[in-house]
Amino acid sequence: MSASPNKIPQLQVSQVSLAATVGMGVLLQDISFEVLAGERVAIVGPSGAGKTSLLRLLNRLNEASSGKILLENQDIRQIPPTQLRQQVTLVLQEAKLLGMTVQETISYPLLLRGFPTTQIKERLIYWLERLHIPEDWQNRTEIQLSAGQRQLVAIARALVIQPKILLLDEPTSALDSGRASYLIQLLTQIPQEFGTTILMVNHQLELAQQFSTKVLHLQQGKLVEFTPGEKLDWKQLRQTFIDLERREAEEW
Ligand SMILES: Nc1ncnc2c1ncn2[C@@H]1O[C@H](COP(=O)(O)OP(=O)(O)OP(=O)(O)O)[C@@H](O)[C@H]1O
Repeated sequence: MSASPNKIPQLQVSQVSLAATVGMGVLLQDISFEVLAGERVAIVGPSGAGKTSLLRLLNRLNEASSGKILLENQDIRQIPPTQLRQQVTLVLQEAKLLGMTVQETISYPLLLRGFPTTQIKERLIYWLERLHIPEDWQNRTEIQLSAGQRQLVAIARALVIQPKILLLDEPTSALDSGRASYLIQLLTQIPQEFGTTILMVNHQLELAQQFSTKVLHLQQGKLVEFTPGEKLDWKQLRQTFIDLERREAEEW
């Protein structure tokens, strides 16, 4: 999707910083970028770069120390967190099902919104199928699922309400390569089908490349670049990360 000069960005992040709450220092420093509706943004960077911290700011799990975040031109500090999180939904890496079965977990957000039972069932079946979640998982609880399976269920729980913006933290980290590749393929289609914008943190650069229309590259809390995926030198980026990891390993 290419940027149109007349289109107002759906998400505007302006000079946002986040101070550490434990110890000293800043986790994010002077970050600015804009995202259009329906874009697919891969957030990449070495461990500790601030990727998760950035996602947490976007749905107010943390508040920025300075700067401004606008959702459709409205400052997100003016939107009550529960209301914001229905529009900007975050799926954390360590997904929790809160003691519910898979079926209850995915249905719950729809129940809260007063959807009729038949529609809840329809949406449940639809997303189970789209995410290749077997029907026989429906009555399983958290401890009967692997980390990757829990993440898939948490993604279904987020998608069922069709949020404006879906924030995903390493959604493929606990999946085998077949499932990871299928999930990325699906996430690439969803913005076109539902208008959802997706921001996804991913360490696996080949998956980030396959997925993204834009790439947001963070290092040590700073924005290195925010650029269309096709303009990025992926080979160079891979090498940068390999070098950084090697240097870190030597320092340990
Ligand atoms: N509230 C906090 N106070 C102090 N330090 C924090 C706080 N939250 C996170 N950190 C530290 O800030 C750094 C950035 O964390 P963050 O989880 O955002 O990085 P990341 O890029 O997502 O890393 P990874 O790829 O390893 O998940 C890390 O070193 C983390 O330990």
